[in-house]
Amino acid sequence: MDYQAVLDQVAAEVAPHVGRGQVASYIPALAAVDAGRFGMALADVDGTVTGIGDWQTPFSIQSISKAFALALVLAQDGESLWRRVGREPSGNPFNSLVQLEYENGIPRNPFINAGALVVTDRLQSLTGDASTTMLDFVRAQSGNPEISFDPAVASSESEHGDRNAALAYFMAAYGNLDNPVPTVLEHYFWQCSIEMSCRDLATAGAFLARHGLGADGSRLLSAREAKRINAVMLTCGTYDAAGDFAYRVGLPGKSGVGGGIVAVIPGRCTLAVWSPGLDAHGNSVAGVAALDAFTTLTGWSVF
Ligand SMILES: NC(=O)CC[C@H](N)C(=O)O
Repeated sequence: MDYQAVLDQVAAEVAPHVGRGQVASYIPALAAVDAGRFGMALADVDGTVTGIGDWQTPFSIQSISKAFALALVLAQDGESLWRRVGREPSGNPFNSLVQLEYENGIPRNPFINAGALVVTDRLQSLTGDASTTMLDFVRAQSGNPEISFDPAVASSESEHGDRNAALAYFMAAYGNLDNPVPTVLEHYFWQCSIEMSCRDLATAGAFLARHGLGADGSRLLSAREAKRINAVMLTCGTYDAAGDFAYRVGLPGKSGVGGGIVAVIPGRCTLAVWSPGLDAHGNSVAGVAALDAFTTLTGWSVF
């Protein structure tokens, strides 16, 4: 397949959607980003990367970090993680508190904020430095040692992090965090602040298309674990819009409020798209449109 020609066509189809939606403003440092940006990259399982638009511009990965955190914990812990976090869609916004009380402090899934805080807590217990572990991981998988945290975004999140703090303290009250709440929050905010381009994200996420094999051919996850992460991405990766994302795109995907989305076509490639204008659920308007156009043009969805 001529990837460049396909991506060019996707960009042409998506152009009217670029700039639509709202840039996330509840984290003030994110509000300064230009809504008119658009980039997309495709990393083939053989390592070839193709891109269009702003595909080499770093942006805040935000909740896309939740997919890397889950992979890092599952690789070490296996199934025992699921005693502390579920794997069902929540049907609620990503930062919602309501289910936690009547579900005894066990978050619905690892891709809403509450669930990701539990995963970060576990990663912190396993490694002693959850956020640096993630940074090292994405640098190694993407082959880009320049990837770094954005301290301005991390501190902006921390200053406006009352909601995440509420989630974390509430789960701590149920005994579902092992580390002190401030430690868990700090590593969570730093993970979310990692800046990566579409090129970096597509290559760093390629192990999910390679059934768990890392960039150097070593095994990061069993094929079964990779299958499971992709399944949870399909059902929960775009929060309370996961049903609509499956309907339109038909791929496992993980979004972030920085406007990025990573989507996986198992056995073929990983896609990363970025455009900062978000819909009401916190997913990139042009990003979802681009992935919809891509799977429609290629016929490459899991359905
Ligand atoms: N959906 C997201 O990308 C949310 C991540 C963001 N850092 C938060 O905790 O609110």
